[in-house]
Amino acid sequence: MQKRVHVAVGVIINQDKHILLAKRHGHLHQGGKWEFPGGKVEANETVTEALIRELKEEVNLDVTASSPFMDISHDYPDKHVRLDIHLVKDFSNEALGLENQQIRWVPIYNLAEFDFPEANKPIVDKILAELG
Ligand SMILES: Nc1nc2c([nH]c(=O)n2[C@@H]2O[C@H](COP(=O)(O)OP(=O)(O)OP(=O)(O)O)[C@@H](O)[C@H]2O)c(=O)[nH]1
Ligand SMILES: [Mg+2]
Repeated sequence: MQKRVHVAVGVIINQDKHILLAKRHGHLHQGGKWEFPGGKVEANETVTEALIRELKEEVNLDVTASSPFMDISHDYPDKHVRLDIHLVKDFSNEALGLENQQIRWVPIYNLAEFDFPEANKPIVDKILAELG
């Protein structure tokens, strides 16, 4: 059976309406692509707990509130992912690439220029339609 992963993903938006992107390291699954920060939900945690933990570990942000944005299931040739995407408007601290990954705050109208994993297309479309 294919590997299945449940992932907590943050669409993090600041007061300038810029969205935080991080570049996946080349050796990872979907390496070299830009992503919304996040990571796997562990067995003993809720999606919200995973989101808070991952955004601290990866980009140094302290999330104070989030709301469900969309849920995507996608089959890659080697992996099935379920992306549990949350909108994050309330956070503190400065964004840093704590895993030595590149990070960028990107204006919504520039999002379409970035190369994302295939599963992300509907996320970008929904951001452009609803937050742009
Ligand atoms: N974080 C994140 N993962 C995504 C996105 N789109 C997408 O297809 N994925 C896929 O979802 C999975 C997320 O796993 P991850 O590598 O971020 O997990 P993690 O942070 O827990 O990493 P680790 O297992 O190396 O500790 C990967 O297979 C990745 O390719 C996205 O926008 N953000
Ligand atoms: Mg991750």
